Amino acid sequence: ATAATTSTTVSTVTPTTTPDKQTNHLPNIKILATGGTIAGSSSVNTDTTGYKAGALGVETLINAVPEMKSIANVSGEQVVNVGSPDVNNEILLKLAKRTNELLARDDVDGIVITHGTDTLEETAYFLNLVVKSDKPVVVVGSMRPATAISADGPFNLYNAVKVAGAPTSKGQGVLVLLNDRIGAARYITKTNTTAVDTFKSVEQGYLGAVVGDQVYYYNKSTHKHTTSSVFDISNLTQLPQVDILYEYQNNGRYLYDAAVAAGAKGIVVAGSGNGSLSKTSSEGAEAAGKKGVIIARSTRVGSGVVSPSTTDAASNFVSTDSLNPQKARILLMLALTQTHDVNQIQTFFNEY
Ligand SMILES: NC(=O)C[C@H](N)C(=O)O
Repeated sequence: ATAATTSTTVSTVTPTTTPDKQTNHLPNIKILATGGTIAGSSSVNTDTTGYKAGALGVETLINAVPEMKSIANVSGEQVVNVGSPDVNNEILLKLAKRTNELLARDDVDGIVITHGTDTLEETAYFLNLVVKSDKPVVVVGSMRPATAISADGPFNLYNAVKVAGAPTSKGQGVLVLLNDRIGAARYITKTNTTAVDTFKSVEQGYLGAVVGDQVYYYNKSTHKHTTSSVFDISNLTQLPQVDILYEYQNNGRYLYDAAVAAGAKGIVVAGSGNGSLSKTSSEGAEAAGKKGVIIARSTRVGSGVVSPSTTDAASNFVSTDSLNPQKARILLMLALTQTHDVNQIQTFFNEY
């Protein structure tokens, strides 16, 4: 929804009532709403591109799916209400802190986060690295606004609540639920601009699926996450600046110089092929590396591993394994909150 208007205001979290103490055997699930197309609205029910993202509040989303009451005690909080291109570091920190606060409570069994799909994988991966609990956290979005014929949001939300309440979802890391599939935040990515089946996990596969009334798991993430992650944002008020630069023919080094001048502590390169940089990019990247900036070689290809090179560390370069550039940026920001040592950061990229 490129034409969609969004607001970037970071609103205050409005505390809502605690879910009823376990008077029934249903799980207590908290829905944290952030906006996106799942909260999108248009006056035309065939409009799937020009609608306003982040238009509806969390109570409207919950009230649209009363069926959730039979599978969970659901309550909601509006964290922000924006299109996901406007989710920034401030919102990430606020959302992660609130998620950790809620998960520490005995009366919360799981969290569902409603989110725009454009940058959903970045938020999900960030949470995957900083949530300090093995209780389920499920990030959900939709491709059609709530007002559209065959809107996909309500069923996605219902399924997300079901997954968040399933005992088998514990310890799986942060999950992404759209289109009946359960993806791992580490592996899932948006692959199509508008199609409903846009979230794919091409190389690593989905973790599971929701079919009928059942939640099925088939795989586990092999990467560190949540309770096995060393990253801790509880005392952070900001994250280090990490920018992404894209490789293309005839590029110049001035973008590297500009990023360093603007304060970048890390640069992720969406390299060509297996993380390649042109000679001119390499000059810019190596000059940045000499100033202590970490250069993370990812790829613009969309899938596959960027393999390590023996010359990386000497230039302050790391390779990003199978993390795409936008997820590599998330990990590099968190890595830089702990260390500037290139070898330690490479180890993070191997493990997370
Ligand atoms: N399908 C969506 O949610 C797209 C929307 N532009 C967003 O990311 O907020």
